[in-house]
Amino acid sequence: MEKNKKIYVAGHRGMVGSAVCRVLENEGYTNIIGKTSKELDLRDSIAVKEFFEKEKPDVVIDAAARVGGILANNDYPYQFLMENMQIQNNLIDAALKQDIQKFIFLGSSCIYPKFAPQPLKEEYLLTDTLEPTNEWYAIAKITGVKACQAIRKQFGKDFVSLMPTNLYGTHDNFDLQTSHVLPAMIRKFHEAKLNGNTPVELWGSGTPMREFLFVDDMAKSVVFALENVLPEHLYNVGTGEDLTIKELAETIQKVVGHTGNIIWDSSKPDGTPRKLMDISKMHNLGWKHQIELQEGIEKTYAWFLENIENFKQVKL
Ligand SMILES: NC(=O)C1=CN([C@@H]2O[C@H](COP(=O)(O)OP(=O)(O)OC[C@H]3O[C@@H](n4cnc5c(N)ncnc54)[C@H](OP(=O)(O)O)[C@@H]3O)[C@@H](O)[C@H]2O)C=CC1
Ligand SMILES: C[C@H]1O[C@H](OP(=O)(O)OP(=O)(O)OC[C@H]2O[C@@H](n3cnc4c(=O)[nH]c(N)nc43)[C@H](O)[C@@H]2O)[C@@H](O)[C@@H](O)C1=O
Repeated sequence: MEKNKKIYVAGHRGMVGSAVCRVLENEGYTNIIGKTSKELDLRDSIAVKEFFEKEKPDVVIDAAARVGGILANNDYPYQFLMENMQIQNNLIDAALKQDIQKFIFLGSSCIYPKFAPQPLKEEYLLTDTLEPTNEWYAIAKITGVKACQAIRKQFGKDFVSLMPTNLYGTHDNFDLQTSHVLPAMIRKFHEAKLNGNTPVELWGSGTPMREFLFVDDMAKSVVFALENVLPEHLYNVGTGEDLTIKELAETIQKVVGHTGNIIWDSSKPDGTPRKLMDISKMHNLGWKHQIELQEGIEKTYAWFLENIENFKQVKL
């Protein structure tokens, strides 16, 4: 990919979008564009069409979405279904009509069935029912994957979908109602430590297993997909290793230095019991993560401390 190609990163201020911009800049790309949701509401099909006609990007990276943890997904099903479909439909359709050759769509590991065999292979898509806490978001993401696959099949364009495992890192969302588990734990343990090591309340049973990928590694997989023509339409992206939520809590507790108790609130949902990604397809092509969980948590906690006055808190 020539370094002066115009690359539109949708969601360029988000956790993933901002990391993608940083990696692109480090790699020498000179023509990266982005708009905030206030400047361009991607749910507005006319505004998106006009933006594409004016800007004529060469490449689109879709890192814009309504994103949240287990509770936000469960409590706001309409927003997670409808906003995500609107955003991705408008981007994908405008990209097709503007004859854009390369489009990278980001989905999520929750597209796979709740009780699929582990590790999750790409071909398990649509083989069984979804996890109820996030089926709305998952269905939206599945329609995005299928739209990109349909464009490849019908028009022969390089529209590809990457399915990230649970992500975390700098610029994460630290709102305790809407965030994912890892940033929530960092904030909860930190605040409890400052309050004299008071007990920390976590959700569910602690037994579900999750796989975590640091956002810089995710961004590098996006740039890898940009710079290579991937032969298939769908690729899992992760580390290939998971741990229980209880083990995650103990790891974060040590990094933060909290010495109080942990209480498990069983009124909150566990979600899917396990969703470990099979990442052999990406490995065979040459991409592999570089940052292990311990290092990634330390980097994220350091970033949280540096940004303690104004870290992001997404409200719904
Ligand atoms: N975080 C995770 O654990 C995972 C994320 N993913 C996927 O990765 C992608 C990026 O997620 P992540 O970076 O974590 O999410 P963030 O919430 O950090 O960023 C999402 C971005 O989307 C933009 N956006 C949301 N709604 C609109 C809208 N109506 N119009 C324009 N822009 C909008 C926001 O822009 P603005 O800031 O300007 O409002 C925001 O910057 C998403 O597709 C997500 O589904 C997949 C698996 C796991
Ligand atoms: C990326 C993925 O993220 C979402 O799925 P999820 O993995 O279930 O999300 P999560 O990170 O919020 O929780 C992981 C586990 O952790 C437990 N847990 C404990 N204590 C806290 C806690 O304090 N906050 C949160 N959020 N979870 C907690 C929680 O009960 C659950 O068992 C999808 O909706 C969807 O958006 C998606 O694709």
